[in-house]
Amino acid sequence: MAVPSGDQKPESYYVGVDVGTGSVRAALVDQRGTLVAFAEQPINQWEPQFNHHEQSSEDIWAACCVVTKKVVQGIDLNQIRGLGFDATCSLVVLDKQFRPLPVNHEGNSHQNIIMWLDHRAVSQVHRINETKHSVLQYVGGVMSVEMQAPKLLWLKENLRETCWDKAGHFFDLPDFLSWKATGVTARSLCSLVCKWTYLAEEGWDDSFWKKVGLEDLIADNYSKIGNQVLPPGASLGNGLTPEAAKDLGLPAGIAVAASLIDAHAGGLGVIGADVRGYGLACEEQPVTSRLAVICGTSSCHIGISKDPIFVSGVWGPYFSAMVPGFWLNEGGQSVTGKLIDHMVQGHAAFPELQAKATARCQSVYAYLNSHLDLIKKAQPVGFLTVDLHVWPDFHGNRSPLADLTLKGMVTGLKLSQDLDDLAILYLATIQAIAFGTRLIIEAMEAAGHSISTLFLCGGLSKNPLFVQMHADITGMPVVLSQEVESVLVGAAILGACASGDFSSVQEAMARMSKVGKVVFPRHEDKRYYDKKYQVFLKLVEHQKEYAAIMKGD
Ligand SMILES: Nc1ncnc2c1ncn2[C@@H]1O[C@H](COP(=O)(O)OP(=O)(O)O)[C@@H](O)[C@H]1O
Ligand SMILES: O=C(CO)[C@H](O)[C@H](O)COP(=O)(O)O
Repeated sequence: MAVPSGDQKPESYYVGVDVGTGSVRAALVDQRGTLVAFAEQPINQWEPQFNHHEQSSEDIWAACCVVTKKVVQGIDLNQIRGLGFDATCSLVVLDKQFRPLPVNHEGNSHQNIIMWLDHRAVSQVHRINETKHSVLQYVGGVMSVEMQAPKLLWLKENLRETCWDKAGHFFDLPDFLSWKATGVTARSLCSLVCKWTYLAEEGWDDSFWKKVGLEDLIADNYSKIGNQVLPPGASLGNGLTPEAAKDLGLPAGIAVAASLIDAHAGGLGVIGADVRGYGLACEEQPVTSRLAVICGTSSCHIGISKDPIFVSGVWGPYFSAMVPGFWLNEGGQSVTGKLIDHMVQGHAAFPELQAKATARCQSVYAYLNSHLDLIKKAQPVGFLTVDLHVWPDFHGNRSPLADLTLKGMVTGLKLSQDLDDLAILYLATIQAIAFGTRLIIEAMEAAGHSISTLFLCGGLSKNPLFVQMHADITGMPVVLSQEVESVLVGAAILGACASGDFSSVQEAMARMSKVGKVVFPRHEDKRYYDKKYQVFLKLVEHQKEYAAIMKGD
């Protein structure tokens, strides 16, 4: 591996660690943003009750150690210059001695993380929103149940003795990881601004915490939730501690960066690429014309702007939370990859699909895509769903309707349960997710964004059908990065910035993110998708009517 010859300067590497919902990934990345090594390890999730989702910070750290050790095997450790973490925005709870505390009635302290998709704090978020406090204008006007304040209030109201009174530290998962690596409790501006109501310029607002009944967090200058805040990519303390270095198999003292939420790392990994030569409109436009869409368990739609843009139902505007000096808005769909998996795995023909995909050594998605190609005959594949329509909010609507009471809908069901039926339902689900993206883009544009190009990454961007449907349904070209694991490139960019090898995040982005492929929309299918979009909008309108009927006398 990478042995320099003669007086050639040895290559510098950065390690990126990405903690997603379902697994932890690590990569060894060079200065050009190329992944030299990659490793992945699944992580546990518990659902002790419906809508309660928990994880373990000890499990997650152990998985970080396994994958990091794997990616640096056989390399000269002196070439590693920096380490960056990103993670889902889940809430980690530790006591005053930094030991895990239970976030459940069972008192199981191993499960000390309330995951981002946990919807236990519905009553709490409702009361928080009723305050109409001014900080709410910076989260799209309505706080999401997936943010941290409602979860903290739930812990205070439900687990006072076993958790709340004993708690010494509440971390966003990305900040827990940087603390574990360095011993520094400083929080990233990204996590605090995006999920905790911290404002980049004004800091914490005491009146918010008092109004929502969490005034105890103000004590000791907010020591439990963070009183030192650093921009993503800033170098933390004295770098990697000897203990963490041993755990991770890295040299002690290497630079460790202030972290990012996973979606924002994806944004950093894709949005700055040089697009010259691909015939894209955004080549002549500012970077603000690019929308990063990070599609994993959930999808996040990140657009940046020079000035703050207030988009109702779309999170933000957040200042400097991803690219320094820029505001950002983040639209999202709470379940996308998880919804596709739910639809596919819950279908009667799933065992047959699994058997056939395994026999061909294919993923179930690749098998379904080729099956759709077979049954579509001469028509475009998307036309197979002319009478099958899906509303995708099986876990509520994050953006732009910001309504967690919304549910999923399917119309056009038949008595068949065969593989054709499963494949077409899978296609309709993918299309519904793409229509959701179109709705988010329209809301962002109506508020002042001007978007011309999508930059997709995350697990779902490996699915060519998902990518083509996003292009066709939004009418915009989709850029895919050279590195499929662009979220890890984002994490490595953080490590590179912390090492001092680049003078700014912008410089690292421009050098390390690269275009791989561009997928253009099939404009000839536009009329069909416009009609399906009309049906899509009717579905939610009708759902609201049904709810109103049932509420009436
Ligand atoms: N090879 C693949 N082809 C198509 N879809 C995939 C593939 N791998 C993963 N996915 C989809 O991506 C989702 C997971 O994406 P990922 O980015 O790994 O999630 P997370 O970061 O939330 O753990 C899965 O739910 C699945 O639907
Ligand atoms: O809220 C989010 C970002 O702000 C993400 O949805 C959350 O972090 C989960 O990410 P993923 O779907 O990649 O696991």
